Formats: sequence, C-alpha cells, structure tokens
Amino acid sequence: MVNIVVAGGAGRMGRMLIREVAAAEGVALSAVLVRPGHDWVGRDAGAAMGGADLGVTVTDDAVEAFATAQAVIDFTTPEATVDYAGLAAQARAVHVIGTTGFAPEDLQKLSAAARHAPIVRAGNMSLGVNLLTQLVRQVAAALDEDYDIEVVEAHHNRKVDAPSGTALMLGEAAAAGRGVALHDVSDRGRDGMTGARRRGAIGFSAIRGGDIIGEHDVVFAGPGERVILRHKADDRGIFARGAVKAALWGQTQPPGEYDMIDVLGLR
Ligand SMILES: NC(=O)C1=CN([C@@H]2O[C@H](COP(=O)(O)OP(=O)(O)OC[C@H]3O[C@@H](n4cnc5c(N)ncnc54)[C@H](OP(=O)(O)O)[C@@H]3O)[C@@H](O)[C@H]2O)C=CC1
Ligand SMILES: O=C(O)C1=N[C@H](C(=O)O)C[C@H](O)C1
Repeated sequence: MVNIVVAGGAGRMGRMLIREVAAAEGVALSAVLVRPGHDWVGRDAGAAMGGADLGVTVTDDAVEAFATAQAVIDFTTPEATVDYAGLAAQARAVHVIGTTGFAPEDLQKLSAAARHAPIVRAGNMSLGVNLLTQLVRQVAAALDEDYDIEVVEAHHNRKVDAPSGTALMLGEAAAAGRGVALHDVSDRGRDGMTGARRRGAIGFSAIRGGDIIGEHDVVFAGPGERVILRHKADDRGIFARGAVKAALWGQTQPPGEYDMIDVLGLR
C-alpha cells in the first residue's frame, strides 16, 4: 500500500484528489495538508469537505505528514510546491507536482530536490492532453512556417497564471516539432500596434471566465485552411487520476525529474 499525502487539500484539485485517492486501489490517503492556519486543520478531511468521515485528520505540519508517506500529490502554488519539494526529498517520497506558474528559479530548486527522490511534474496530468502533445509535435513537424501556430486556452475565473501550464506544454511540443526553442519564437503579449505577425512565431492567448475547467486549441492557420487540435476537460477527475497513476509509477523510479509522458509510456 502506497501512503499518499494530498497537499492543498482544500483547493479545487485538492478536494478532487482526496476523493480519488480515498477510492483508488493500492493507495491509502495518509494525510491531507493545507495552508498553515487554515480552518480545516484538526478536522476530518471527509467532514471538512461536507461528506462522511474518512478517518484522516487535516494537518498543516508537512514534516510530520511526509514522514510516513511514500508519495506527495501537490496541486498548490509555486511557493508552497518549492518548499514541499525540499521536504519530500528529505523524506525520500515521490513528489507529484501538478502546480503551474513556476518561475525559472523555482524550476532550478525543483531540479535540486529531484537529486534525492523522484519528481513527476506536468502542467496537465490527463491522458488526453499528454497524447495531444505528441500529435501537436507531429503536425508541427509536418507543416512548414506557412502554417501559423496559435495556442488558445480557456479557464475559470479563479485561475491565477497565464498561459496555462497546458498551453506551455503544447507550445513546447509545437516548437519541438519545428526544431526550434519555444523561448525564441513565443509571442505572448499582443496589445496595441503589434505589427504584422512574425513568421514562425508560436502565439498564446487566454480566455478567463465562469467555471471552465480547461480547454485548449492548437491552431495551425495556413493558406486557405486551418488544422485545429483540441482538448476539453469536462471533469477534474482526469487530472487527479493521472496524479495517482504518477504516484504509483514513481515508486519504482530512481531520483530524477519525470513527466506524464514517462508515466504513460508515450515517449
Ligand atoms: N497539472 C494538472 O493536471 C493541473 C494543474 N492544476 C494546477 O494546480 C494548481 C491548483 O489549482 P486549483 O486546485 O484550481 O487551485 P486552488 O486555489 O483551488 O487550490 C490551491 C490550494 O493550495 C492551497 N495552498 C496554498 N499554499 C499552501 C501551502 N503552503 N500548503 C498547503 N496548501 C496550500 C490553497 O489554500 P488557500 O486558498 O487557503 O491559500 C488552495 O486551497 C494551479 O497551479 C493549477 O494551475 C490544476 C488542475 C490540473
Ligand atoms: O488551473 C487550472 O484549473 C488548470 N490548470 C492546468 C494548467 O495550467 O494548464 C491544467 C488544467 O488546464 C486546469
């Protein structure tokens, strides 16, 4: 049995993860970790969510929670995730990171932690999006720069980062297909007199509204035609189930940095 801590348990993804981990086979929900001082601390996790007791008390003590865990599933904030990466590494627990919006210096800290225990990180943990990245790479390799690539994403009005982690994954895949580095061709800030579109650019745009779970289009707009590859998330369970799969997969891996392409065997 793999003991899993859900970090960020009171969040949208955290609540979904508590349900999925509690229901999944081969894993046990060993702790639910929330922001220090959160009003869920000390309560049963199931009752805190308005359901039946799960027999797991919510805590804000990460060191104690990680001490008996084999995996930490973390959908929180970049700041919290960087802190938890150090603690998970000390506990030699697999750290499954769904959090998005990292700065380059955060990613360096995650790489340092991954020298001691496996980290699985992906901006999207669903099977569908990870498969889509492979398709995007293939289409980008097949179509030349006469086809302008645009990544369009839509999310709920509480999302704090843009472009989404998924949009960046899709942009990276398109750039890899074209044999270029995304940071050399990325166009993220159109406003005002932008001038004509730069040939070879990969553009990003973001819609924020309502309760949209997550929608991503990769548009290849060419002369007289458009190819559009699309993913729509209808249920956050797809991300949570991917994260549980990653926690189990990571148990047999040496320390290092991995993603869902590794977990799903899609590379
Ligand atoms: N990779 C993937 O497949 C997916 C990734 N995500 C990403 O996951 C992240 C979370 O998304 P979502 O659940 O919608 O966001 P929420 O804001 O609903 O949840 C984040 C939770 O983390 C909590 N938190 C903040 N700091 C800490 C801390 N130090 N310790 C423990 N908990 C903490 C917040 O608490 P409080 O509000 O009290 O501060 C909040 O409850 C985002 O970065 C999002 O982009 C989302 C879906 C899928
Ligand atoms: O914040 C969200 O909600 C989501 N975040 C991830 C992202 O940034 O791509 C994954 C999913 O789209 C939902």
